[in-house]
Amino acid sequence: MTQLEELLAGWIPRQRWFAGKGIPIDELTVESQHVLITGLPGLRILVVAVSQEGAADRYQVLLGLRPAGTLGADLAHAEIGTAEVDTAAGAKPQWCALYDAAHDPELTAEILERLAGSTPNGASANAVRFRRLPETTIRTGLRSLVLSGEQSNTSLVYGEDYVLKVFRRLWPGHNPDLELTAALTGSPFVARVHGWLEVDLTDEHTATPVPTTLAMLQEFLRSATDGWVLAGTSVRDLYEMPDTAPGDAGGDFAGESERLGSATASVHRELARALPTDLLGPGAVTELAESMVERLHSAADQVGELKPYTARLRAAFDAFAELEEPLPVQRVHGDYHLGQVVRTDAGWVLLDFEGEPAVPVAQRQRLSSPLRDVAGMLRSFDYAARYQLVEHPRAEELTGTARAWARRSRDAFCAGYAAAGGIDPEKHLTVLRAFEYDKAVYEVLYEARHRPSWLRIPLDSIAALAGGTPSTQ
Ligand SMILES: Nc1ncnc2c1ncn2[C@@H]1O[C@H](COP(=O)(O)OP(=O)(O)O)[C@@H](O)[C@H]1O
Ligand SMILES: O=P(O)(O)O[C@H]1O[C@H](CO)[C@@H](O[C@H]2O[C@H](CO)[C@@H](O)[C@H](O)[C@H]2O)[C@H](O)[C@H]1O
Repeated sequence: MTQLEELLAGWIPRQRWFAGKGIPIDELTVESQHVLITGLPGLRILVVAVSQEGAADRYQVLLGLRPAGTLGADLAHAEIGTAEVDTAAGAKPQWCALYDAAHDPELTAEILERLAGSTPNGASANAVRFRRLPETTIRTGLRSLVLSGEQSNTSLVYGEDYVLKVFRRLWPGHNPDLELTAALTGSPFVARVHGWLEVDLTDEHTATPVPTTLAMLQEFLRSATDGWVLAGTSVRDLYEMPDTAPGDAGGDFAGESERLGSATASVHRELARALPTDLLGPGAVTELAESMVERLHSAADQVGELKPYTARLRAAFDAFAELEEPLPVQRVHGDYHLGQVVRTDAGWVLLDFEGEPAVPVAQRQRLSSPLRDVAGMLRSFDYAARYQLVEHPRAEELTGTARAWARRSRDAFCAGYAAAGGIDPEKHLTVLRAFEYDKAVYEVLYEARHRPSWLRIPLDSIAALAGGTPSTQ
């Protein structure tokens, strides 16, 4: 490994977005390095291949370079290390402080400049192509700030105008977030896309170069409040007055849930209009159910606490496999939860159409049932009701209240979804349950990897859903 690779091997495992935490890194290689700013301070985009347990994953690093010893206190937290680097062609290698350039507005300004200057066909900088949608103009000279929060990617807000979402884990192909958000252009329920960056990555199966999305520039929604925060406030208020029914509490969430259900149905309708749809016959449904069973077994192998529930969960997947009527499928959000929706002055807006970040892109691009998204949001109501009970001194006493809040949000969401023309989720319970269980299994793995102290949230839900401890459903 080079000096840079050694440093990255120590730094990457500590990043929130790194999916392979806790597993030793066998090898790390800088697969490609694209210089956006030469000299110092310098900016490069690195595609880094990380091998663990025999499989390699690719990650994107925005690398900032400054002369060693000159990194300001404001960038100290972003430091990767110090190494000797070739900073410009023909120049002598120089000792440089290397850091995550996402945190350096002086460098990130270059990305906005290049996007603004790009033609719709995309100017290229050292193999990175900058694309701007033909009908948009992009303001430049705005300082960026990294959005804080538990993210799978890194989002930079430029001024009050744009969000640049930097995709960290890369798979050959266009990111579904870009594909779907661009297909929904003009919809009041998504934030408008202005442009993106792409590079060719070699697909290991076909050995061909495939244009791959590195980052997406979107309108910043100034008046946005996170759905997770709004729901959490409603739950917190209710837990302060446990003898009150959720409908009688000041912060009742049912109205918002209903409007969210309605916005979700509209987006599903628009996606079905803009992109392919299909009907899955019995064979394909069985295959889908089998993939759920496979995910269950793989999760149970990794997280032993799931094992007692596998038989019950499996029964739900088997019931789904026996579905008699064809299953309508289309492009869907794929990782739908309260953290993916924001409430603006104009209503709910859906974000992050990336799908489950741990799943290969080709799989995420498959058509699926819109009930999968409905199930995702219903799981999220369950999370919102439960997470404040983790370590709550009155957790047991509040279980009934949590159940009532989740039930009320669930009913309102489904009613809003059906009233806006979506299929009535409550009339397709076999399908809905299978997707809810499958999501909960995914969450067990997700929490075990990223937030072990929250592992009991999906596990408790599974216990409840599968007939164990009291249910919030
Ligand atoms: N266009 C936007 N306008 C306002 N806030 C946004 C926008 N895009 C993202 N956010 C905020 O950033 C958070 C994370 O964004 P998201 O796209 O879900 O990233 P990730 O895939 O990394 O989780 C969202 O929950 C939201 O609060
Ligand atoms: O938003 P991301 O695309 O990064 O999605 C991943 O992280 C989510 C957590 O941030 C995770 O969602 C789970 O936790 C949420 C509360 O934090 C909850 O509302 C969701 O229902 C639950 O699934 C998501 O699964 C993961 O893919």
